[in-house]
Amino acid sequence: MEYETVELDDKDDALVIIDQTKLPGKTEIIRLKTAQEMWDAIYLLKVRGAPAIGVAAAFGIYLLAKQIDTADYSTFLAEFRKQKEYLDSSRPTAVNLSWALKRMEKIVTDNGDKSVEEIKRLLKTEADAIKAEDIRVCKTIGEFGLTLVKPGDGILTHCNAGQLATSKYGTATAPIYLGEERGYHFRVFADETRPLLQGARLTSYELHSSGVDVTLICDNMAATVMKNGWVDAVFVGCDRVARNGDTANKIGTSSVAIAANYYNVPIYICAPTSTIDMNTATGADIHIEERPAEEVTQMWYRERMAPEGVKVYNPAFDVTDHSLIAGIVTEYGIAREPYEESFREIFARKENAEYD
Ligand SMILES: CSC[C@@H](O)[C@@H](O)C(=O)COP(=O)(O)O
Repeated sequence: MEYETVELDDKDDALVIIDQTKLPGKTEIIRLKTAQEMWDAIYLLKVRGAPAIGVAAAFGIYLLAKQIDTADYSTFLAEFRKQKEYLDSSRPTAVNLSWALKRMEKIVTDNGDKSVEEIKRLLKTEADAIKAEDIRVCKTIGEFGLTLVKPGDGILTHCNAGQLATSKYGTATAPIYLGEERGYHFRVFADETRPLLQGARLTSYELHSSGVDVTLICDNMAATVMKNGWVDAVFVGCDRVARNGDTANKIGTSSVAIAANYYNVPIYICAPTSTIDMNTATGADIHIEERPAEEVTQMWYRERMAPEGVKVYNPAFDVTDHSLIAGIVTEYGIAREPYEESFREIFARKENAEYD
């Protein structure tokens, strides 16, 4: 892709993103400067996908911190926390948002002995590191994911866990992009992903423009392509993984997982360790965002598709039970049942790597 999903323009004090609600028809780059603009961009899905939201929030809070006009540490910290809470309230399910904001807050609280100017410089370094890590992490997830498939395989994916959802490579698409570079020539099926069509508008767009063999299907066709024997593996991203491996991802993922299990197709969740929330015990503890009815009844279509005033239920995510998941692919290896134990090993590997 020609543009980056999320960028910082430090000279112009702007968070620069592609407005993903306009894709694939129009590539519109927008510049966000105020807390309200950043909050709206996340809530309205102009920037979306768990890792991309985290990177946007890190750059966003840095820019908002830069605007705090005081040399007094306590005043700075109080205002920083206010802005952080505000950005954190934009979407509840993707843990990367609060993860990135907490990481930025730690820079402020760990450096209370430094000047406010110095803390602002450290915040910029941390936000840059969060983005650079995201790129490295996605690439490594791609390498591990690639060990689970073979050349020519059929891969099904749901929603968009691609480049547009991260800083580069994507998570669920990382094995596909790396495989493509190495001549694996996968056949990819992209679920359109109602109601907001991230699969149709974003995944099929980014894979098709990268030369990947991608076929767009409606969500209710996933079981059929599996029954036809066209799918060897399912790769999806996630917004939050609970300690027991239950996984929240875009609504419809659990139906894909149930069909995949029925047809003996393994489903793999691609999850940066930043998306694994060891403080959440099970999927029942994950807050599932509910969004406006209009997204179901009329958005993206010229005509209304449902009667005025009809009742609508519009949860943005669902939870796939850990028992349906064949493996959770992280940047420190592939976690398997029992997930809690496996995650502890993965986090220990991460800690050792950081220590080395
Ligand atoms: C690597 S992105 C992982 C998930 O965030 C993705 O699969 C997803 O569900 C995105 O939902 P969205 O509502 O478009 O932000």
